[in-house]
Amino acid sequence: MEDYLKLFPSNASVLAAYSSISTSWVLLKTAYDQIIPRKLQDFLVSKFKYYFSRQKSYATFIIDPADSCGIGRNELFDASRAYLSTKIGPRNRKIKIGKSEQQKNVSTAIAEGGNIRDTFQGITITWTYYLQDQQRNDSKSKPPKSYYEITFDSKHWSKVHNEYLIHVLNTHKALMQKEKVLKLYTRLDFYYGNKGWKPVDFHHPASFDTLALDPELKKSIIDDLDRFLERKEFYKRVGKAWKRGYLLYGPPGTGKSTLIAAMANYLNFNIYDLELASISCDTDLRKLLLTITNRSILIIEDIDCNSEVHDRSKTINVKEEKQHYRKTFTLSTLLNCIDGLWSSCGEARIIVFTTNHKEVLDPALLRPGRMDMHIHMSYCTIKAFRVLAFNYLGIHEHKLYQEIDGLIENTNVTPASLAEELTKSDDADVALGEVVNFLKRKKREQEQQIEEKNKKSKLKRKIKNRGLFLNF
Ligand SMILES: Nc1ncnc2c1ncn2[C@@H]1O[C@H](COP(=O)(O)OP(=O)(O)OP(=O)(O)O)[C@@H](O)[C@H]1O
Repeated sequence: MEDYLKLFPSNASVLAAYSSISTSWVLLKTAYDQIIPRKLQDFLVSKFKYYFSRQKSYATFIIDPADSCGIGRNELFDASRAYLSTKIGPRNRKIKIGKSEQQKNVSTAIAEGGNIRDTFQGITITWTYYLQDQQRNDSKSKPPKSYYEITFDSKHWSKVHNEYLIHVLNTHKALMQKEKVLKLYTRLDFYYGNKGWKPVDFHHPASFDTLALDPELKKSIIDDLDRFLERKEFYKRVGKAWKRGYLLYGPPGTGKSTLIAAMANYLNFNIYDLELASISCDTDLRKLLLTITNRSILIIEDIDCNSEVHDRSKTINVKEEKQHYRKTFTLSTLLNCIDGLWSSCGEARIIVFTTNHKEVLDPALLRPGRMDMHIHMSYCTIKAFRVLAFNYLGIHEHKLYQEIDGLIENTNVTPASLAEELTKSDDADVALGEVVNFLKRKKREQEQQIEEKNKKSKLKRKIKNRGLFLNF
C-alpha cells in the first residue's frame, strides 16, 4: 500500500506546483497585457479564434454599422443592438448601462469584448461586441467603429442566415412598435465625421387635436395623409416613388414645426431634420438621403434661406470663398435626387419644406407636381383660438370670447404669441383678460403702421406728380 501511495505526489508538492503555475500565469498575463500592444493582442486573438473555428468548423458573421455597399446604415446592426438588450441577464458580467434624459428605464448593451450566448431552434449562437481600436487614435471627434460578431456551428449556416437573422430583425420591429418611441435624426458633423444621422428620442406632445388650425384645413391634411398611406399599390402601379411632399408656409410662430410634430405622431414616423447649408456636395446629400429609413418624414426648414447651396469644401478664407463661389445644387436638384433615389428603394416617405417667405422661393419648387400640398399656416383665426384656449385653460366657452373674436378678426397675431398670453395664468378670467389687452395693443400698433404706410405712399404720389424723385 505504501509503495502504491508513493506513486502519487505529496500534498506539499501539489500545492507548490499549483502556486508556481498560478504565479507564472499572473506574470505571463501581466507581461502580455503590458508588453504586447493592444492591436497585436487583437490580431493574435482573432488568429487564435480563426484557427479554432476552423478546427471545430465554426462559422462567423460580422455585422457592422454600414450596409453592404458602405453607403447606408445597416439595419441589422441597429436591430442586433435592440435584440441583444433583451437577452442580457445576470449571467452577463460585462455590460454597458446608461440612461438618456428621455428614457424611462436604464438601458443595457454588451460592453466591448462582452459575449452573449443565444439559442435558436437548438442552435447555440455566440455574440461578441467589438470596438476597432485604431479608430480611437484617428480622431477624437469620431466614434470608435463598432461591430458585432456572431459565431455558430457552420452546419447551421443556412438556418442562421435565413431564419435567425430574420428573427432578430422581426424582434427589433416588434420592440419598436411596442415602445413607440419616435426618433428625431439630426446630422452632427462633429460626431459622425460628416457622414451620418444622430438620433434622439422624440417626445413632442403635439397632435392634430391640440393643433390650433382651421378645422377644414386640419381635416384636409389628415385626409391627405390617410390617403397617402393607403396608396402603396397605386404608387407601385403608376411607377412613382411612394412619397408625398408638403410645403408649409407662413409667418414665424404660426405652427409649422408643431404641425410637423403632429404629423409624425399621427403617422408614427421618425423625423429627419436636414440642414441643407451644412452639405457641401451632391455625394454627401445622396449618402444622407440613402440612409433615411422607411416610414419617415424628411424636413428641410426655412427653405428660403437654403435655396442655393455652395461648395465650400475648397474654401480657405472669406476672400477665396467669394472667388470659389460655385453653386453645386439647387432645390430642384435636391428634388430630382430624392425622386431618383427614393423611387428605386424604400417605402412611405414624406418630405416637408417650411418657409416664412413663399414669394422668394425657387419657382421650380412651386411648379405643379413638385410639392403635392401647399399649406398656408396663417395668423390665428377664431376657430384656431378656441383650440388654443381649450388646450391651455380647458374651457369651451367664456364671456370674453365675443370681444376676443372681434379683435382676432381684425388683428394679425400668431398662435405662438396668443399661447404665450394664455400661459400667464391658470385662471381663465385673468388669462383671457391678458389676451384681450394683448390683442388691443397689437391692433393699435398695426393701425398705426397702416396709417404711416398710407402717409408715405400719399407723399410719394405727390412728389411723383410734381416730377421730383426721392428714394423712399
Ligand atoms: N397652430 C398652433 N397650434 C398650437 N400651438 C401653436 C401653433 N402655432 C404655434 N404654436 C405654439 O407656438 C410655439 C412656436 O410654434 P412653431 O415653432 O410651431 O412655429 P413655426 O411656424 O414653426 O415658427 P418658425 O417659422 O419660427 O419656425 C409652439 O411651440 C406652440 O406652443
